[in-house]
Amino acid sequence: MQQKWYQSTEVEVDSLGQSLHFYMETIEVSRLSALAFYAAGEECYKGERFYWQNREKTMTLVGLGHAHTIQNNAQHERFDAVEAEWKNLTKNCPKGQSELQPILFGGFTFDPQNNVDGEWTDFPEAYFALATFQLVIRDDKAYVSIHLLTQNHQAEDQLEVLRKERDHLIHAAQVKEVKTYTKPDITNYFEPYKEPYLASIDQVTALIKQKKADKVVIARSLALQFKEDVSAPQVLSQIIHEQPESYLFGLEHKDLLFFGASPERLVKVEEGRAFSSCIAGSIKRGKTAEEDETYGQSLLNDPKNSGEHQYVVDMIVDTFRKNCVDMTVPDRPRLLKIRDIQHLYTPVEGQLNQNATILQLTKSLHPTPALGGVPRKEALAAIRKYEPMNRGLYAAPIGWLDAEGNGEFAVAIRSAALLSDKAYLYAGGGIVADSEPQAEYEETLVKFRPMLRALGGRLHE
Ligand SMILES: C=C(O[C@@H]1C=C(C(=O)O)C=C[C@H]1O)C(=O)O
Ligand SMILES: [Mg+2]
Repeated sequence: MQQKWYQSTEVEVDSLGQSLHFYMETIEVSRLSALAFYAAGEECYKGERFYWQNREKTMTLVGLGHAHTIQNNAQHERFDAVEAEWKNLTKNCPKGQSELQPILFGGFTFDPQNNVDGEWTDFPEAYFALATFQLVIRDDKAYVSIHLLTQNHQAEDQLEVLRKERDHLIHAAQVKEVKTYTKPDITNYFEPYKEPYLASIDQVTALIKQKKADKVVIARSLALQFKEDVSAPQVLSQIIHEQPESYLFGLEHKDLLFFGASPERLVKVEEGRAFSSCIAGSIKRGKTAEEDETYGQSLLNDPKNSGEHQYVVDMIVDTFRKNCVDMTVPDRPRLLKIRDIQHLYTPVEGQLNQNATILQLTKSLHPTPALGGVPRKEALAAIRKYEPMNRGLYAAPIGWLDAEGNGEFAVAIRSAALLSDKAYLYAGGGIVADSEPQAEYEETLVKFRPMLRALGGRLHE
């Protein structure tokens, strides 16, 4: 195996009164498919894996096994608690080259106050992992790191076992690279809350007309039953091939895989510069270039969709003003076209203030009016009242951060939870005073499409 040593470090960590040793070792690997590496962990690391690729496809991340997890069920403190624990764990880590950094990957659920039982019952409100085996692919270079946290200050034997396992995983990935996956077979398809959903749109528009809120994002789910168990690599391979313009993510927790292909950035921090995106307002793609252009123009000129969009811009710009200097925001939205849908899109960026961090920004931004509403408190109360489900990680922040404060979180829309032979897909839309139930219902059908296609289904295409 062609590999180049990069770095091997041992640092002391004080965790919950315990003194730990944090061992990190990184090698550069010549050629590796991220999905094949993920799939190589099928037997030993199922339930403890993650996959991430940014929209630009300049960074791919895979984690196999848990060297350490940071999780909690706190209502208000969950962002701060994750931040404090990660800072403590990494405070002695050497700074420098980004591909050598230990990475924390995970997500915060949409609403820790939601206690509706279902597929998310077991899932922590904040769930993050430092992988035992971390693959980072940047600029076509692949790096595999081993992470080990132990009380043992002579961990050479443990490390040797992990090195053998790492080499085995890399080898398996290089051999398996050509594998192709079939789509799952769906045996049953149902929309559990179609009628309550349609009714809720009328109830929410009534609320908005009474000036009790300006905008509320209402979502619903679609349930699928498969002929047999569906594997994580099987569905990830579909979205990798079908959704190249989106963030791609997969996060496993026990028997659940949450995965998706989202166009929406919540926040990215790179060397002190922060980026976000306002994405709200939607229309389908046209069947011809002319029809697509006509739809796009009508979206740009539509007052209902512009209203939905502006709430998001106002809130994100306001949050950036409090945390950044030197901001840039275009005056008018442009179109963001992805395979099934086009959106109104306004990018926002700025220079982060000294004390602002990616997790503090995530905490302030979530949920933006693209997924919650305006005012936030009233919108969340309406969601709790009218949505009979638990969103779990749907519409919530998912992503990574390193030890130096860089990182990126996407908004986990166009997503689904897979549990063995069942899947739940999620989609919603921004409800404003002039929303109509049937049109909103159809907008959710379009938003279900990416996950439905990946899972072997079709909807009015
Ligand atoms: C809520 C979703 O998407 C959000 C709502 C949109 C809208 O209502 O126009 C558009 C993009 C997203 O901000 C979803 O995809 O489930
Ligand atoms: Mg909409």
